[in-house]
Amino acid sequence: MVSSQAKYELIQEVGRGSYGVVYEAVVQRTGARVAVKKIRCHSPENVELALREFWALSSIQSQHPNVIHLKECVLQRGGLAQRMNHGSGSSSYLELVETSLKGELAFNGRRSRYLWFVMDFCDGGDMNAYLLSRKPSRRTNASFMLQLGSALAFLHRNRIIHRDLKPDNILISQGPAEPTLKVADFGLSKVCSASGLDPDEPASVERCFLSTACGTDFYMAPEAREGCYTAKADIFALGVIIWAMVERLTFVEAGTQRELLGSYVRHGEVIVPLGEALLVNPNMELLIPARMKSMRAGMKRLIREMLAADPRQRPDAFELELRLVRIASRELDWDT
Ligand SMILES: Nc1ncnc2c1ncn2[C@@H]1O[C@H](COP(=O)(O)OP(=O)(O)OP(=O)(O)O)[C@@H](O)[C@H]1O
Repeated sequence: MVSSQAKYELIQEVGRGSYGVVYEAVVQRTGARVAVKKIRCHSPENVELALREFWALSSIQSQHPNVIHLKECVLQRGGLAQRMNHGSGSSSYLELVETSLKGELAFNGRRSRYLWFVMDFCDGGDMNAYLLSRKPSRRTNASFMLQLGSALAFLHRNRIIHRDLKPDNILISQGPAEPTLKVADFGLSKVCSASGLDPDEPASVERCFLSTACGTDFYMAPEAREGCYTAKADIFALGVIIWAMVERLTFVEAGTQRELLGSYVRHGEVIVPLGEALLVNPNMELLIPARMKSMRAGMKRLIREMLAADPRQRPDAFELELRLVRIASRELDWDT
């Protein structure tokens, strides 16, 4: 048992999501800054989202500069804190797994339990806040394209489908040079298994078919809305993000009234998410560029392919990474 209170000092709350609170904290021993996400395990939904995030982040054997790094996960029960390991046989871990599988609490819900995720701290806010508070910059866009391409190839190589890529879930660490972007929030992610023991198990994320419709409206691929999709749904979401970033396309989110980066189609006064419009009309020709006078042919072609209605026509993450490197290098050359 360890005491999380002694190890980390919470400095301030930096944000709240639908199932957790995130704090800026300091590691007492080293003074390093970290982010700590505290999730209350009082409902099966919270436990399921927390375990998904834990499984995805702890299934990654190596670190990637553009993927949020989970330093440790601690389960707190009353005054006791216990470090959690993936696949642990501890009774409290197994109770959480049982809760997630059965959809009902497998422990006494009146005694509060919390999961604490200790991660990299990102001091630059999310991609929306970062980009929309600055003048458009080809250099930053090119750098973000490179980092996004690299992060997605890394995740798919590790058989993780994120399923909720959007600018809100891409955090920024401001450094002395170009900012570093980190893909975060793995609460909806799926780790596709491939033990090698079962020949029917998918070895690549391209062959891992999923049916739970999840994601966020404006970034959701047409096939994900119908509930039969693969990792290509992440490629579509990244297409929506990259197109919006390059052209500064935004919309105002109903409810919160926040301005968000995202591409869409316009039907008169109404804006329609791309995935929804493509589901109705798969042959719809996207108007790229939408705002700029011109766009490089390679960029235009890539965005169009990433947003193809048929997922088979989208590049996979490995081809995408290579093409983004080519496009971004040209942009960076142009800028110097
Ligand atoms: N590692 C981090 N460093 C700095 N801020 C973070 C970090 N992780 C999350 N945040 C901030 O904390 C807030 C809550 O994040 P969290 O991941 O819990 O939920 P969310 O993505 O906002 O919402 P939801 O889970 O409902 O989609 C967000 O505003 C996010 O920008």
